[in-house]
Amino acid sequence: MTDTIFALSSGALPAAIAVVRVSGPNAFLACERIAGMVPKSRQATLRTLHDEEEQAVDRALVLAFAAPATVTGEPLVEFHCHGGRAVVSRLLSLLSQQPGLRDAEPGEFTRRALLNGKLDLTQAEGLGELLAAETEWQRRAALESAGGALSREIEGWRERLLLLAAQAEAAIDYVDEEETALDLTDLVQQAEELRGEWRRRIDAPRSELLSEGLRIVLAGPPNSGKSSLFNALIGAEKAIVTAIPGTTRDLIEARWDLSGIPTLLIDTAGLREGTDEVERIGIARAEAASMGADILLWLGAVQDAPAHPRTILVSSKSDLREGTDLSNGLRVSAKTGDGLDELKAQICTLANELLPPPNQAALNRRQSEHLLDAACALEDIRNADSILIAEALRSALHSLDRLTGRQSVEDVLDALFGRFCLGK
Ligand SMILES: Nc1nc2c(ncn2[C@@H]2O[C@H](COP(=O)(O)OP(=O)(O)OP(=O)(O)O)[C@@H](O)[C@H]2O)c(=O)[nH]1
Repeated sequence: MTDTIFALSSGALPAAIAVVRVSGPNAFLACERIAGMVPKSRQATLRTLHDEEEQAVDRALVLAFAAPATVTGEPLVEFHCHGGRAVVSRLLSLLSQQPGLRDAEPGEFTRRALLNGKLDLTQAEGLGELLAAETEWQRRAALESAGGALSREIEGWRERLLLLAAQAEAAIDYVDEEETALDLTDLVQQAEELRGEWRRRIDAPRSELLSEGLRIVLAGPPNSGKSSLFNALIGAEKAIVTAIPGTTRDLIEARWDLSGIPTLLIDTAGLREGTDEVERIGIARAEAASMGADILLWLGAVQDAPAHPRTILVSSKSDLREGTDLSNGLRVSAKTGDGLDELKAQICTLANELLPPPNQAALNRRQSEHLLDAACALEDIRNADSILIAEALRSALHSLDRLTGRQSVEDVLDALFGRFCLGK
């Protein structure tokens, strides 16, 4: 029989309320032994929880959900108890003594939901992203995936593919019967339309851009004010600022929530002919970071700006009369804050072009790879016979099923749920 699992599903203790969830075949039995009864399904009921010697443990709201209409698809009980450490620890230890019960592993409730068909893999991945979301943009995009937007889109593709596969199989039967072969032109055209849709989806920005954050790199000559601007943008004195050229020697990174857009702001060593080995390594890293940037903020002379498609030219230290030798850059002062809002607005404009739209569930790397497999399977069907076409369609279907987890993907599940928190 499946184990019954339990865990604290709410946040850090102490808290006003703690929610302990129990899921599995013995959940109701455990509830009866601890709360004296199992409340009516979905009706919050105030009960005194007891230990095995009838000593009161806490007064708690108890909720029972009958299977299969539960998040995990199994009988589920929730104890909403007081969020004191001793209360929760006593309740968890009581649960561990109940027959067939054990501590849940990270993500195990969601894993069971997946195995019981309550959600598919793309929704589970969306849920993982939702739990990790730190900015507004991440939250909205993750909610789309978790809510099943991607699943519905894939289900639509799958239905179209199934229809085409059925037509291709029917065409094979005609061949068997040595009758006139069916005209497959229309079928091939529809399959190619599908492939075109997938290609566009594969080429669209990936969800990792959101989870990892856009890489915004500050680069320029020594003393141009990169570290000062870095500190001013993140609102903290993280990078060392001095009047000595060459102060910053290595990359300095900070997560920066820019009006809901997740970014990774990177300060770099000033670019010049390095004077010692450490500085030369720092400069090489700065150059590599500039090339790998999603957006580059260049604080040097216009003519020295690296060839990067999304560069914002910044004319720093605008408060100083002499300013810098730039004529075209956006005038910004880290000291007075002058121009910072305009700079943020310009970064937001570029970021909007790069990031997946917040109301669309973007594909992650794993999902893109499976969709690419599906698209590749339909690559050469234009002049193929019905048997090859049917085979290609089956193969594409298989890739879509791996995408949503219909096909067993144990390796993916272990990697995914290992990242979840306990009690989810
Ligand atoms: N007045 C004024 N001084 C600034 C401004 N930004 C930076 N400075 C000064 O310029 C000097 C260099 O600033 P940093 O921010 O360390 O410059 P950097 O480009 O990071 O320098 P390196 O680490 O050498 O690459 C410091 O003395 C800062 O106080 C500004 O907006 N206004």
